[in-house]
Amino acid sequence: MSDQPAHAPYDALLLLSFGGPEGPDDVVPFLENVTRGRGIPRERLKEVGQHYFLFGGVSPINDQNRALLGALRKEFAEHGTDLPVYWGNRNWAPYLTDTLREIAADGRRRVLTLATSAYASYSGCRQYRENLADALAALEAEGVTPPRVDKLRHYFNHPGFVRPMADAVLAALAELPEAVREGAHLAFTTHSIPTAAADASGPAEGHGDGGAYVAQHLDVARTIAEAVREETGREHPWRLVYQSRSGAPHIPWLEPDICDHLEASHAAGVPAVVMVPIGFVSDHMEVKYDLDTEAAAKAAELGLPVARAATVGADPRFAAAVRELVLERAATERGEHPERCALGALGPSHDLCPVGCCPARAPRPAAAGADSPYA
Ligand SMILES: CC1=C(CCC(=O)O)c2cc3nc(cc4[nH]c(cc5[nH]c(cc1n2)c(C)c5CCC(=O)O)c(CCC(=O)O)c4C)C(CCC(=O)O)=C3C
Ligand SMILES: [Fe+2]
Repeated sequence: MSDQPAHAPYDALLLLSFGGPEGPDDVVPFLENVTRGRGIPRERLKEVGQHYFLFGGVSPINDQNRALLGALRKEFAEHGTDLPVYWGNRNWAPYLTDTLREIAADGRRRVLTLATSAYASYSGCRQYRENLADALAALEAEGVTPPRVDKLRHYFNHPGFVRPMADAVLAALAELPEAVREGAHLAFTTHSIPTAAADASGPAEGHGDGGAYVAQHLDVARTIAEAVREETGREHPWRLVYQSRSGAPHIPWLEPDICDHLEASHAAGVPAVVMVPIGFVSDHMEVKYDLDTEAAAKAAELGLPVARAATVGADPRFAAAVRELVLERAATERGEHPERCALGALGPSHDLCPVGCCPARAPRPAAAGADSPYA
């Protein structure tokens, strides 16, 4: 027996998230950070700014990350996992570069990253890896020796992510008026992305149109729908739909949009719909505005009863899953062959994104993958 902790060789966990404004004065600079060099139409930016102002200029995402940090620290403490948890964002304070500088100053050398995005795709994976590479380069430019950084595998199909979502669907069904509950359909929603980005999301081989991004969401949706059927004894017809489209109108993005889907469902005589935001780890702005405000208004206009399932957020089962994933990856890095838990048909995702996984149009260095310029 060695006296290494179960999380060795890692000495830090980094919660890496999107970031969001914390007051009205933050909204415009935040949107500038998000959209730098991305060619998003001005009109769309004004509109998204309004979504934030409607909520006092405060994104819910930061408090949700604070809650998740708390849940992770509690989970680690309860199991004697003596691994410090840090938090850094891509687009707002605490900024990733500042957090990595602090990690280095604390003498941490081997960092495992938990990104608040559970699926493959450029926006959901490689872009986070590019931001890690940028932050590591910034530290090197300051003369700081950066720590080595890895990233946890995609956790969309981990039971600690799927089971809380299935329970959330059951809770949402229970919110519907009894007369329409049995006939309710499930609309699993995720962020729309350009179809080209979906097709290339990877590794794309072995998946049909929509690449790994769509395949992973379909797999989770099927698993959750099946868990709900087992619990209720009823088949609730389901479909994967999309939300929060941006970008220029002539570029194709994944469809149908949730609002169009609600309209079509109503026209087809569907009595009620449960919206299930499987694409999001917590109830952030896309959920609060695009579903709870916009789609809910559309449903009210149609007279279609809807309910919205909660996201995983800081559920203790998700925190436990993160601890499990950390210990799993640590064991793998030590050359062991741990059990790798996954539900559904796709099996556990890769630990290391292969070369060229989820490519961007303009290639840039990305850390924590097989094509990382960092060891
Ligand atoms: C796949 C995906 C996720 C899920 C994975 C993940 O969680 O990372 C996600 C999350 C988020 N997206 C967020 C906010 C925004 N996303 C934007 C723009 C875009 N998102 C895209 C994709 C995704 N986005 C894409 C393809 C664009 C177009 C431009 C580009 O290619 O970059 C814009 C610009 C305005 C607009 O175009 O809407 C904003 C403000 C917030 C914060 C919310 C809050 O404050 O609570 C979160 C968590
Ligand atoms: Fe986004």
